[in-house]
Amino acid sequence: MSKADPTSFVSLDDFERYAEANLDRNALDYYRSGAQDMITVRENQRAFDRIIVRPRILRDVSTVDMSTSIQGASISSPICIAPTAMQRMAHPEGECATARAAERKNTCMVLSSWSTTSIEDVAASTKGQSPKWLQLYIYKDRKATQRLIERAQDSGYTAIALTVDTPYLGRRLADIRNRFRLPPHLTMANFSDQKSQVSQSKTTHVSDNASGLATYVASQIDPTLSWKHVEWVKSVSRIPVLVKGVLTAEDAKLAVEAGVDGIIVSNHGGRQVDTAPATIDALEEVCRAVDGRVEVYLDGGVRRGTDVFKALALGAKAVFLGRPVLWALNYNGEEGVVEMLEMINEELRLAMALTGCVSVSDIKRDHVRVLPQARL
Ligand SMILES: Cc1cc2nc3c(=O)[nH]c(=O)nc-3n(C[C@H](O)[C@H](O)[C@H](O)COP(=O)(O)O)c2cc1C
Ligand SMILES: CC(C)CC(=O)C(=O)O
Repeated sequence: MSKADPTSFVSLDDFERYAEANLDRNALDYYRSGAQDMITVRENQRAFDRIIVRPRILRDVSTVDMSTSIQGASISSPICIAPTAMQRMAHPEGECATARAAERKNTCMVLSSWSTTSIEDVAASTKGQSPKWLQLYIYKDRKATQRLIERAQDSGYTAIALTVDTPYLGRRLADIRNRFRLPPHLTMANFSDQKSQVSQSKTTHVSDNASGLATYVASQIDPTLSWKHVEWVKSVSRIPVLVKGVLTAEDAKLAVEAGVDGIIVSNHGGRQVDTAPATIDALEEVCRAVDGRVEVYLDGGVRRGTDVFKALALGAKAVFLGRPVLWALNYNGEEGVVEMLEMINEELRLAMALTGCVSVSDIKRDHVRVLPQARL
C-alpha cells in the first residue's frame, strides 16, 4: 500500500490510506478490525450508499448554518467524536490531541474509559469550552465504576455515555492472530491509581495469550448487566446518562423507560456481533420508538458529508466518528484531527447547500429515499 500524499488528501479515506502505511501492525489491525468476517464493518458504510438524496432547488443557500446542540450544549456542527480506546498508539499526544481538536472545532468529544490518558489530564489539556463526555463500561468493581463517574463530573465532563453492547468482547480475528498487546510504555490511564480494584498489570492485561484483549475485557466487565444497572448509573450520576449500542425499537423503548437522557445507535463500529445491522438501517426504527422523548445519535461508517446528512434526515440529532479520528491523529496529531473534521464539515455544508437546506432543522425525512436492503 503506497502512502497517501498528505498534500492531496481530498476525502476521509485518504487519512486511512496514510495510517495503513504508517501504523505498526498491532495498532493498525486493532483500530481497523471488526468482529469475525467484518460484514457489519462493511455494511456500516455500504448502507449509506443505498440511501438516495432528494435535493430541493432554488432556496437561496448563500449562507448555511450547521450549528446545533446536544444535551443542551451548543456545538458548531452535528459531527462529533466517538470514544475509541488507546489513542496514544496512534500519536504520542493521543486523547489530549483529540480533545484539543474537538475544542477548536467546537464539537463534542467522548473519551473512552479505556483511554491511554486520564480523565483529568484530558480535561486539563483543554479550556473546557466544548462538551466532553465520558464513555463508561460497568465494571465488575462497582465502586471503581462509580468513581469514574465522579471523576468525570469533577473534571467538567457533561454526560456519561454508557456502552451496553459489550458484555464480552467481539471476536476480532486479526487481534487474536497478532496477540494484540498495548505497547509497554502505555497504560489504561484511568486505572493506574487503582491496581487493587481494577487489575491491569497481571497476565490479563492485553496479554500475551492469543485472545489477550478479550481476556482482559472478560476480567473487567460484568456480563450480568441488565436494565437495572442502567438505572443504577442514573442514580449515582449528576450528569445526563446516555446508552450507546442500541439497535432495535424494543431496546430503545426500554432505554427510555429506564430514564436515559439519550440513545446512541451504534454497533460498536461492527466490532461486537458480526452481521448486526448497519446503524443507518437501524436508526429509523429507533427514532420511531423513541418518538422525540430523548435525543438519538448515530455512529458507524460515517465518512462523508452526505452520510451525516442522511443520518440527520432519518432522525439523528448528531453523528459520531470513530476510526477517522484515529487515522487523522496518526497522520498529524491535533492538526490532523482538525483537518479531518474541517474536511467532513465542509462536505456537510456543501451537501446542505446542494439540497436546499440552510440549517440542520431544514433537513427533513423527505430529503432521502431508502432503497430496499441488499442481502448481507
Ligand atoms: C479502535 C476502536 C476502539 C474503540 N473503543 C471503544 C471504547 O473504548 N468504548 C466504546 O464504547 N466504543 C469504542 N469503540 C466504538 C466507537 O465508539 C464507535 O462506536 C465506532 O468506532 C463507530 O464506527 P466508525 O469507526 O465506523 O466511525 C471503539 C472503536 C474502535 C474502532
Ligand atoms: C479496550 C477495548 C475493549 C475497547 C473497545 O471497546 C474496542 O476495542 O472496541
